[in-house]
Amino acid sequence: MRKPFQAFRELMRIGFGAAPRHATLQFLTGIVFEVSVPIGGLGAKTIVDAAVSGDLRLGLGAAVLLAVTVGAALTSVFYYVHCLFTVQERASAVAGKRLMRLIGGAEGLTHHENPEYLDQVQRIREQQGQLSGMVNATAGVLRVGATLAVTAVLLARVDPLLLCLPVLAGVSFWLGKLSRDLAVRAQEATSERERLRAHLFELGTSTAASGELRVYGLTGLLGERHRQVSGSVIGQRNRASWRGAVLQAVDALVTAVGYIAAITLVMVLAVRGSATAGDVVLVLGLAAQLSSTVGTAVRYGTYFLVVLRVGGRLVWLQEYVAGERRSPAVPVAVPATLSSGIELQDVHFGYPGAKDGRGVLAGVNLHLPPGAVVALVGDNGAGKTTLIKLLCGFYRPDSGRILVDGVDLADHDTAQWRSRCSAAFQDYARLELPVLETVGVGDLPRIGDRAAVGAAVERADASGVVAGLPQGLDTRLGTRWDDGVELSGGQWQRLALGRGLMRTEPLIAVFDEPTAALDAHTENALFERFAAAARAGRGRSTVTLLVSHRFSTVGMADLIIVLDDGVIREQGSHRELMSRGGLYAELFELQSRGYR
Ligand SMILES: Nc1ncnc2c1ncn2[C@@H]1O[C@H](COP(=O)(O)OP(=O)(O)OP(=O)(O)O)[C@@H](O)[C@H]1O
Repeated sequence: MRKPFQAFRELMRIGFGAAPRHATLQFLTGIVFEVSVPIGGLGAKTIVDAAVSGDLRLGLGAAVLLAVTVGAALTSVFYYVHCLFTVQERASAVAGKRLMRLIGGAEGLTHHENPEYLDQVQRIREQQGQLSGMVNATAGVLRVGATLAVTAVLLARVDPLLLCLPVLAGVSFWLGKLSRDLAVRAQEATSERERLRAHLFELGTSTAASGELRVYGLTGLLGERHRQVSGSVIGQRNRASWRGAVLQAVDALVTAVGYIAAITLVMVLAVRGSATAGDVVLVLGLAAQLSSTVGTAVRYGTYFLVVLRVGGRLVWLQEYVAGERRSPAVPVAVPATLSSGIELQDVHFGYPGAKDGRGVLAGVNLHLPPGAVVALVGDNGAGKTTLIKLLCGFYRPDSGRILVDGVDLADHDTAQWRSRCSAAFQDYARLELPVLETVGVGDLPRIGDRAAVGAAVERADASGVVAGLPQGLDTRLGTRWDDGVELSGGQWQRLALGRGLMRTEPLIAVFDEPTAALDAHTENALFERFAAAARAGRGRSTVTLLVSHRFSTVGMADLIIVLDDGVIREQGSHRELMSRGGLYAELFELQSRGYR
């Protein structure tokens, strides 16, 4: 019970917080608009009775009441619609911002291995539009409730037996709900296949895959799979629609029987003199209106439940992210510079969702001296990127410790630690912003600082890329924008590298194959520059970590770590490792033979 209430409160807060005046007005105008229908019926009844009894004053008074009611209904419906759109738009912006903050705001990356998290996020993304709908759903339910209450009172005044009509309306509501539930269940049961269908369509029409589609002749295969999946989705949804149609037919029958019975009853009462002609008009109007009110009630009732369910996911996500926060309540301040460096003590780590339960790092002991240029080498899957992710605080070791100047990394505030890291990854993000910001986000306080961005671009050897763009640093990237420009893979990577070089005084600078799209020569020259800059700035004590598969690049590092299947096999300088004649020397020889 707590969860649905929390979800309701959270979504109402979003709606009322985003547009308080409009949300309040939506509630009020909705009720005025809806209740005006039975009140109008009362006006019509009074006019008829006045006409029959020859009471002109009463008739005119009722006519004025009717006119005022119609006027109020027309005015309120206008404001209702205006408020509805305003609340939805503003609440949607607030909910979108909240979602972005929640999904991007978890401290680590552990949640990406949690299937429940992934499932909830996938669904909440699909139903994001509903997060702004709670004010509308609640206003709808309330106004329909108010109409039903007024209608019941008016009917009971004619004859209590007529209260059977609202009861039949309840049956009709239930049948309508069953029919809608069938449709919703079919939607949910086919949602994964629907995603597959969308994916197949996207694959078959996307520019990115067009080359491979043609070379491998995949268009026919994808088209056939798309047809099969579509057939199965449409088939299941159609079957649900047919069953729903049968329920709706039963519903129509029940409504018709109720309507006829009510009219017969009021006619009998009128003939016997216990009801007036106005009562007959009133019951005719109210009974006819009831089925449409019930239809509205079913729609809003179902909508309310759907929105509540999405709200439940939002609450789940909020609690998950809050529970994920791992920084200590009273964190130790991150040092301004490193004096003893970074030390890994018997670090073990396995990804939380790993199917085989295998660890990736198995007892890593390592000392990264301040100011050192350190290279990480090893086969694919050896654990290099994993080690870097641990150093950036994306994951915590399962056991063992990472010490920064003797203080456990877990005792620092994660955000503060990250503000002293800089990183460039092979899987860089293509941020489709003006170049100034694409690079500048690497150091948010200086995002618009042209001199700082220019210097980072220069350090990444990307000045040529920027010079070739029509508006230099102000060029917008990405062809989906009017004046946007597309870059090559290598050009994107150079800008990402520039981003990683924005922070000038990090404690740790990580370069995880950020130059894989560049040729070996260019990579070598770039890393030489980074190493020279790092050495020149030894006073700043930054630990520079490079990951590369190219031994020609790795050789100039002060310390080379050879990782193999999650353990450190060797470490030392290029000369030391070569003279040892171990794994490094063997791999180096193999690669240089390839170049001969
Ligand atoms: N997010 C993840 N979830 C589960 N397992 C993962 C995840 N990322 C990596 N792994 C596994 O961890 C192991 C080490 O991966 P890692 O990316 O650290 O290797 P690497 O040395 O950087 O490899 P490469 O040279 O190919 O980049 C691999 O077996 C990989 O399958």
